[in-house]
Amino acid sequence: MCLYPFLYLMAKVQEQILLDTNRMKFLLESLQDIDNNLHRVGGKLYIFRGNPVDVFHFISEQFNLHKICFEQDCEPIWQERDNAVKQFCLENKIECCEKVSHTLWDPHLVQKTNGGVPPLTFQMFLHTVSVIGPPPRPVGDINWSSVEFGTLTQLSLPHNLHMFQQLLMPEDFGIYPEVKNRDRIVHWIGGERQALKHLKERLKVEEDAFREGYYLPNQARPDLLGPPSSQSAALRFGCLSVRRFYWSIQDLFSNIHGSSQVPNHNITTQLIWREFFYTMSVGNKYYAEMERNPICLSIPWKENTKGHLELWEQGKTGYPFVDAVMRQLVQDGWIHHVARNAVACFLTRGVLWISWEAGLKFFLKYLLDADWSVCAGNWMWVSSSAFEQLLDCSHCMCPVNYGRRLDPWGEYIKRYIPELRNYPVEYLYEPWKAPLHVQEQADCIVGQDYPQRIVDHLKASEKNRQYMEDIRNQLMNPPPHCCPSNEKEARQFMRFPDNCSDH
Ligand SMILES: Cc1cc2nc3c(=O)[nH]c(=O)nc-3n(C[C@H](O)[C@H](O)[C@H](O)COP(=O)(O)OP(=O)(O)OC[C@H]3O[C@@H](n4cnc5c(N)ncnc54)[C@H](O)[C@@H]3O)c2cc1C
Repeated sequence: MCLYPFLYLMAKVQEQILLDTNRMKFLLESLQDIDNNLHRVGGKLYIFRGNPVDVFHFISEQFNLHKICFEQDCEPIWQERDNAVKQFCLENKIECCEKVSHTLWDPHLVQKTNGGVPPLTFQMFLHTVSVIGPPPRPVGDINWSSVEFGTLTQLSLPHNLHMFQQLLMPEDFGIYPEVKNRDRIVHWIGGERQALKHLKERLKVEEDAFREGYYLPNQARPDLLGPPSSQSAALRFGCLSVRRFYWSIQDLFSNIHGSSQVPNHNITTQLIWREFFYTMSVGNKYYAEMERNPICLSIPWKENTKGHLELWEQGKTGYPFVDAVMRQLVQDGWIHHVARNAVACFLTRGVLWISWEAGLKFFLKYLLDADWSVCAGNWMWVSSSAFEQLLDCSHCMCPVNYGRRLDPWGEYIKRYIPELRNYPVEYLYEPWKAPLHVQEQADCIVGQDYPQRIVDHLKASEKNRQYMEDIRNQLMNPPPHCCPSNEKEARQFMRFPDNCSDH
């Protein structure tokens, strides 16, 4: 077999999704890691920039190209790109091999099994995949001894293509650090080697939890300050196989608690949510929009006339927990699920009543793990656009109490908002309440060194609760939408403890 690993970066850098430096760096580190691994076995990664069909056309002119392999990208926004490559293969009698490996199950098969429509609730999804059966196990490592590499001689490229010869930087793609980007506090490093190292550490955490008698440790005990252990960016960029992650946890559980014939979905629920959102977006190119999206409720969100959206983006709302999260997002590129919930709720139905589409756009640019369908699905959920009584405003997150609960000593806030580092913890979550002498002592005057809060969250959330109730009453026949199956599921998703409401 002769193998030329080509990668068309263009695919991930389409104009509709802007990337910031952190995310691009993660992607480039991942490519560098592939190149390093290939070097060890006598190969090399070639990276071209250009329209994929032009790239393959050029390659097929240079070599006898007889097979193109790629991973299925089930999201509708990539269909046009992939269909063009498939058509090119057909016209040029090139074998085209598309594998499903980014998801546990083939989302198209899930829809087909569910009668040709997306399973609209998580329970329906679980039922459908149980009919299909457990996801395939990951394939083993490649036996490199059977691979024969070809050599690329000097190429003369057409003007519409570019081939990169060396280690790439975000600047090579016109992506520069933004002024507001301070030095990263948490360094996420892209690549399979790093992902496998994290997986080992993560499995240890899972094992400890299983032995102590609980599961979903990341959900049960959210850690905002610990070292990076999330797998989401690695999954997003294909550095870690989702099947390996899934089966490692399932096998670990079976080893500890005795083997079971069927996988226990409770211990890998989050991975199933990922599947659910991917499947929901199949065939719906308006999935990330409100108006044209058939599964999304049209909510009359407020126009951003007061500049609140920009203040939210810059971490200047005057609510320290919200601001710390937003600053971490821009600085590091990753925030914990509970933190995502907090800022998403604050922007939308919780406090500011601004459309989730604006929040999604910002997340897609800055999150390392940004996934079009997963991110949009979560935004619809949190904002109640996947309309559901259980997710109404009585379950909104209070930007004060929620922060106090998750960060009781204020270490997280102080890490990302240095202006507040001398604030006594008593006033840290609502600094506007601190008497002037406390503010002076802490060297941070509210309204001068740290912003005044932009709204009164209690008044705003009360108004929003009323808006939401009115909308619910008007909608006698809500459209089909992704929604929780019951209250327990909603609480698990939002990671609320069983008996808690923040307001
Ligand atoms: C508004 C909002 C936007 C989000 N955008 C994204 C996104 O673009 N990409 C993304 O991967 N996750 C997104 N999430 C889901 C979740 O926050 C992250 O997957 C999670 O924080 C990753 O951390 P972890 O790897 O430690 O998660 P764990 O709890 O360890 O979960 C393991 C894996 O399951 C998947 N997962 C976990 N929670 C969810 C969820 N709610 N929905 C779908 N998949 C999930 C992720 O791939 C994750 O790596 C979003 C959540 C919210 C509330």
